[in-house]
Amino acid sequence: MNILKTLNEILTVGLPFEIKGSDEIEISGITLDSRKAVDGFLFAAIQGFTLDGHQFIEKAIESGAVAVLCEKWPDRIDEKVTYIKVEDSSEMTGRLASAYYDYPSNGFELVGITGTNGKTTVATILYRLFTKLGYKVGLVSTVENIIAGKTIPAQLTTPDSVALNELMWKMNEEGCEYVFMEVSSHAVDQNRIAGLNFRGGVFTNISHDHLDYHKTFKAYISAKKKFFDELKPEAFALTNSDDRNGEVMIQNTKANKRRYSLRKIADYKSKIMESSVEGLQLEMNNIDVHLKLVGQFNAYNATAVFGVAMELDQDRFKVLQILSSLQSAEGRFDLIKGEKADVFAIVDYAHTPDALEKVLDTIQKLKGATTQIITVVGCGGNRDKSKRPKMAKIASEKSDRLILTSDNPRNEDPEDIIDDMVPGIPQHKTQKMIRISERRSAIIAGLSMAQAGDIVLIAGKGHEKYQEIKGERFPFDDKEIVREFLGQKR
Ligand SMILES: CC(=O)N[C@H]1[C@@H](OP(=O)(O)OP(=O)(O)OC[C@H]2O[C@@H](n3ccc(=O)[nH]c3=O)[C@H](O)[C@@H]2O)O[C@H](CO)[C@@H](O)[C@@H]1O[C@H](C)C(=O)N[C@@H](C)C(=O)N[C@H](CCC(=O)O)C(=O)O
Ligand SMILES: Nc1ncnc2c1ncn2[C@@H]1O[C@H](COP(=O)(O)OP(=O)(O)OP(=O)(O)O)[C@@H](O)[C@H]1O
Ligand SMILES: N[C@H](CCC[C@H](N)C(=O)O)C(=O)O
Ligand SMILES: [Mg+2]
Repeated sequence: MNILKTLNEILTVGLPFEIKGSDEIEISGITLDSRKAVDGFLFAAIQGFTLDGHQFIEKAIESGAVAVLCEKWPDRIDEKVTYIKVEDSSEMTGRLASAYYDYPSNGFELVGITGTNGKTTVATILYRLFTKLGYKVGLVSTVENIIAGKTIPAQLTTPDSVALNELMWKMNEEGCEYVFMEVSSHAVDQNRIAGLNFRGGVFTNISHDHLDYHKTFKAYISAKKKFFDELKPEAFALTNSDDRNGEVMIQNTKANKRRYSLRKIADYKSKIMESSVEGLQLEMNNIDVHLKLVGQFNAYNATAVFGVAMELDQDRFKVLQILSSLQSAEGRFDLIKGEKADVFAIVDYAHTPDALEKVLDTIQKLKGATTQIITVVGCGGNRDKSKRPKMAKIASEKSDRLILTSDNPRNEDPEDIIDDMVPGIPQHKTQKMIRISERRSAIIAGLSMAQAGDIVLIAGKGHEKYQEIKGERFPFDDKEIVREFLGQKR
């Protein structure tokens, strides 16, 4: 694909700018990384988290960039290059990327899902539901990006604005009618979604995570709220009104406010009639529905999905009929039981205190009287350290045995990460805990400890097929290890 556009064709995005050089030059691509700049590209210099993109302007030009977007004029001006100066280059990059790719989000109904937990689950179920309703659908998620059935591996939950608009351009080319995407707080903060045209937004919940990045819980809330503040009046803003911050999220939105709940009067209201390891029996807006999804948190996720489908004018009976046949996303309460083995393993992506609590509460409610819960969990390296003791506390209080291990250590020493977790464990629970930093050994130890009927929760990595150690991703799959072990036992 080689789209050619002149600068003046795409500079019409309504943001003020100053220009040095001709706006009639043609560009053949946009990048915010000088290492990806090639002949004919526009290089957007962005002040990042660790580096300042402005220091790579020369490098980008050497690689062939013909235009530069910046927030300050560089010391050396190259006569052959056009420079565009703006106040916020990351926001302008989003807008220019949208214009360059022909405003792809205008071509379909785009719904964004934000919240600490549940984004992947809600977006994935919406993707599957709308596909079964007969539409061509796109998905942008942590696990994978999908264009009408074709999967493209995902690197981030929400890609950068250029990658995102390119992905959406392809979705348009494939004729997608609906696109469901996760909107991470990082994405809002870094303007990765600037310029996108959302038909609606969903808020699932907010709890402790990413404080390494946002610093305070208030700043984390503000990042999520900004997504709703910027929705257009014709859009819908669907919030979880049982969440303490559910109303705050939609307080200043111009969009149509909608609410879902399990406890309060709401536009979309569910009541749990029965809950088991097989699924949920719900009354959703007074209609009975059986779901294959497990646990109260999935009653919330399913109600959000129902709400979105109704806002998008789908037939409620068809929606509920299909919803009742759908499984959760990969690595979300993924139950594995060997054919003859009598031990249950649950692989789950719980990597926040709230998710771990919800998953363990669900397991506690579903377990038999003599069932022991054995939890294997670690915390990611180079990520929010303050969640480490909290996760250890919850795991120790809600499990019978606890194995502390590694998640993705990244550039940290796995033993140091476990050291940060341990202080969260109350004194009287410490004898139930052991430390095995090598994750494979920890999983096998957990499964070996289990007696007939016990449940082993393996938390934190869910669908991930790698373990990231010192900048390298080594193949690693929690589910595969469990399957191998349960197979051996048979
Ligand atoms: C903390 C964070 O979000 N970092 C993102 C951010 O990087 P950064 O600000 O550190 O970039 P930087 O290294 O300071 O560089 C500044 C600028 O100079 C450019 N540069 C840099 C070097 C060079 O040689 N040439 C060059 O042009 C960079 O491309 C960048 O534009 O901007 C980069 C470009 O868009 C992202 O790739 C990068 O994501 C990193 C890889 C990451 O791990 N992000 C995670 C934390 C993340 O975004 N997670 C969220 C939420 C997950 C969830 O809860 O679901 C997600 O959406 O995935
Ligand atoms: N509605 C919910 N409320 C609380 N916990 C949830 C909810 N839905 C899922 N979870 C838990 O959180 C974990 C992550 O769920 P999911 O992947 O859907 O969230 P996410 O918001 O996409 O996470 P991430 O930001 O890391 O991509 C699940 O494995 C489950 O343990
Ligand atoms: N999107 C989340 C994923 C965390 C997954 C967990 N396995 C870890 O590595 O900490 C993040 O980047 O913080
Ligand atoms: Mg996700």
